[in-house]
Amino acid sequence: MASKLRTCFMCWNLSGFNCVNHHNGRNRVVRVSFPASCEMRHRATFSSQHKRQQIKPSAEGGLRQNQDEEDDAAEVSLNNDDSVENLNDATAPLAININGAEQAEQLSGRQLEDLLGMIKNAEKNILLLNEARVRSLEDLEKILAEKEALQGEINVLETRLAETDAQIKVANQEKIHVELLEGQLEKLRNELAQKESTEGKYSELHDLQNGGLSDANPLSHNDSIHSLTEELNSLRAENASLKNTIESFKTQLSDTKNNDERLVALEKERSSLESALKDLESKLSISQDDVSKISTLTVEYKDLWDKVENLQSLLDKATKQADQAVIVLQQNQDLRRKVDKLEESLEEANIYKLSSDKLQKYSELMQQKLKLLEDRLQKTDEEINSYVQLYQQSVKEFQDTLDTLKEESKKGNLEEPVEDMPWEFWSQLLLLIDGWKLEKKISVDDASLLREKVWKRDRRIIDTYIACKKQSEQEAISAFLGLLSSATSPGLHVIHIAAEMAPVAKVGGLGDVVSGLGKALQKKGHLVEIVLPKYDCMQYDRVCDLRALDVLIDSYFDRQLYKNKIWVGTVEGLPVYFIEPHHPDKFFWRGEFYGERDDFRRFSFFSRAALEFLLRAGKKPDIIHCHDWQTAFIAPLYWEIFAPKKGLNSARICFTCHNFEYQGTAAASELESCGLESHRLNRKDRMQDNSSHDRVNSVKGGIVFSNIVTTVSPTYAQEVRTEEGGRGLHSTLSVHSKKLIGIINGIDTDAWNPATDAFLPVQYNATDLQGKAENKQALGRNLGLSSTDVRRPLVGCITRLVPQKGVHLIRHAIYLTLELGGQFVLLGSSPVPHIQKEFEGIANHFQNHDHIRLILKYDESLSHAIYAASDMFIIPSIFEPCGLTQMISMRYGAIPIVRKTGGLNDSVFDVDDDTIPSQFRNGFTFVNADEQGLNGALVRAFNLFNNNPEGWKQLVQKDMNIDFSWETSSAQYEELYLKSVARAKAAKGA
Ligand SMILES: Nc1ncnc2c1ncn2[C@@H]1O[C@H](COP(=O)(O)OP(=O)(O)O)[C@@H](O)[C@H]1O
Repeated sequence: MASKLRTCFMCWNLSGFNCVNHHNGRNRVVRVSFPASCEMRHRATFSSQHKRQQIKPSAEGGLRQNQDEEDDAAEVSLNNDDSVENLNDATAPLAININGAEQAEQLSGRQLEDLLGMIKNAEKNILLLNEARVRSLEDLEKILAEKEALQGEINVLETRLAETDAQIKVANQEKIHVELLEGQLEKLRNELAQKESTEGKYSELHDLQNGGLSDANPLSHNDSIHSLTEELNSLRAENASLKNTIESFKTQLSDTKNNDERLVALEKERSSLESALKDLESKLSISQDDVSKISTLTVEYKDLWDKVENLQSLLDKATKQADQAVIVLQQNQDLRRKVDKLEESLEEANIYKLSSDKLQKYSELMQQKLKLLEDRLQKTDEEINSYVQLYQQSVKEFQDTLDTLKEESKKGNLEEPVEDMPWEFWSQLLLLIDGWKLEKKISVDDASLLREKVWKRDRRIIDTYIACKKQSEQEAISAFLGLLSSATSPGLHVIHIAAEMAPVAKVGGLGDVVSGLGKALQKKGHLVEIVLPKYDCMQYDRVCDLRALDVLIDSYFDRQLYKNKIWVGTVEGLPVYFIEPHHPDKFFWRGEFYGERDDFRRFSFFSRAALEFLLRAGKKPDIIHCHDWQTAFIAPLYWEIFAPKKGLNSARICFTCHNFEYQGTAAASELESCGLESHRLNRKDRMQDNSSHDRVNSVKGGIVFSNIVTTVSPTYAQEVRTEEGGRGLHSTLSVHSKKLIGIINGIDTDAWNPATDAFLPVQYNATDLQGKAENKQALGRNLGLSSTDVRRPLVGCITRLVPQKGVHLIRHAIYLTLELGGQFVLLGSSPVPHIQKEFEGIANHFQNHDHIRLILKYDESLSHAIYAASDMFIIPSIFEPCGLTQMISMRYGAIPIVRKTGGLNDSVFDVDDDTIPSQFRNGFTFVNADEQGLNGALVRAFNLFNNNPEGWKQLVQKDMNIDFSWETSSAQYEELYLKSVARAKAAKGA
């Protein structure tokens, strides 16, 4: 399907795909306007990067963001350009010039007013924010005081409650006592009643016998009953009063509960006020940023204003002169009228001249008068001329100044490369031009000239893009072709052909290197492109504007041609070509990147198809850079087939082996599938595997056939030349040692930056480590670890679980960390079934453990959270070509504990090693790949952490400040490329 131009420059020709990340960090080009259909989408991103969040008090007294003013600001910028355009066009007659200048003045004035208004608004807003902040702080203080008072009350109530409890207990005991006494009393009453009935008869008898002295006993009984009744009554009264007390305590208790509830409500209110305060503070800082931006703008506009004022004064002068000229002109006209009248009179007089002497005299008089008047007229004319000349001179000066300004701005625009458009923009342009070329809408030569312009980030390209955004594709193509004039290459054209690229298709460090090195070379001014297989399991959401080209590329395999669909898109601002083979084996539809039984066929097919694509696309790269065994086939394919037989011969081949453990070997006959001749290549000095003579070795082919061979650290470059390190290729590497070099990898410091990392709950940096502690708490909460002791060190480990990584030492480190009182988090997964099973066992064992967690999967966002949360990071590798995790961990303030091997030896230096200058010491290292070795380093790390918190903090800050960017390493690659290209040129010339 033919591509169609759309009206939005970012969505142009990209039908059917979502626009992601179009307008990141640097698209400050306010001259770009968006079509209405896309305006919302782009302007949202646009304005989020140019936040002029003006917070204004709303009618309701709250604070609101002034979106209207933000939009106005964008409009002002657009109008400004228009006004400059009007001034530049000042070639029209006088009136138009004056209007143009007035317009310029009005517009610039309006802009300045707008700006001043904006500044004032921002200042007002800051004041308002500050006031709100002060008020919130006061409120907060009040609430805290109230809270303290309430707490005091609660304490009093609690003491009283305790007393009440005690009294209730006593009362209960008293009650039991009363009940007991009541029981006894009842008993006594019964006994008394019995005695009274039995003794009644006897008493009479007894009275009779004792002469009335028998009433002594009844009296004592009555006394005791009386006293008991009294005691009972007093107890009853006491009981009643106790009940009252209990009631009152109950009321107090419920009051206390109410207070508790109030306290909770107040707590909630306090926390909401705190979050509102935080919100306000962040808005305040945004406003302050905006104010500083606005003041820069103000300075720029003041400059412009000065120029406009200059022009204005020139114009004023000219206008005054013009006014004077007009007055003189009017006087002149009056005189002319008078002269005309006099002439008429003269004529009349002439008629009577002859008849009258008087008339004669009159006539002479008239003549004199006329002469006088003519002289005056002459003078006036001269005066007018001089005024007109002066005026013309002023206009010329005005015009010249405008021309110079116009010229200067044009020069500035054309000569400087445009720095303020996002990489996506340029990459999409490259892909657009490639699409035209592959779809045969433009010639190969024109395409490469246009691509060079894009490569140079030529402003005219943007102007053309904008100018023809509403035109048809054909018109746009013509406009673009119109741009072609002289074009010189500003740098190298480098094409990486690889099996991985972070973050879309990443298994390990290879993916990070392809994008990190690619971006660094792009920044240095080189044209960098990437060719990848189109895997079904890629992270498609990380590809920007993915689309299929309307073209199929034939590629040879198994003695026939297969079609390949070419997809294009940008990843991390780099242009990427994805190859989708139409092969019945569905090579890249396996749900996996590697580990398939036919990997040798899959990647030899891809290598061949990638070169077919470069050939068909007419690319003439300076360097083709292939990586690891999967694309090492490129080197023999290029020098055996494509350069000598097909004319794809502009390039030098660079091969980087990221790990000599994986060499890609197969029966020699399998080489035939991709067109390489096994009888030519299955030779000791070519691709024959050093340990099996009927097999070929892809990495060996890469070494033998490439112009440059690199590996990923200087120490590893030494190690691979030993029998053990080279995994059988040491002899080959010795033969080709002149082209072998070890360059340590960098890391992508934009993607790995704790100060901006969007995966982290809290961002932080070396000077503010509070955020790191918060990340540690957050990870602990997420993984369900105990958080009782925040000073417990957290040891992290993120790795592929393969023997190379020292899995037995990782396992040992888990138990040792537990013994030493730390916490351990492991993120990893294994392609080796028995290792995966073993770690699943450990993970299950510690499933709900307070201090250990194993997460056995690949998880990019969790990896960021672990780097940020860890205090220490363990890498006990048996061998490590470079390793990225030690650099990433240091950038996130997690101190590495590593075995001294390969790239770890080149990047981690022991804090206790006196042979290393102290400024380079940054971690803990051990030499022997055994438990004792690891113990020594881990115990030393725990000691420093526990016993010297200040020393530990300084180490963390030092590590976070180390520069692990690609800057230095990409410069080394650049130098290698340039030397190789120069040698090739010299050889051609000789
Ligand atoms: N399970 C995982 N989840 C997320 N990222 C991982 C995982 N395992 C490894 N990584 C990442 O892969 C990269 C490993 O690179 P490196 O240290 O060079 O080792 P290798 O390339 O040998 O795997 C790092 O970016 C690391 O964060």
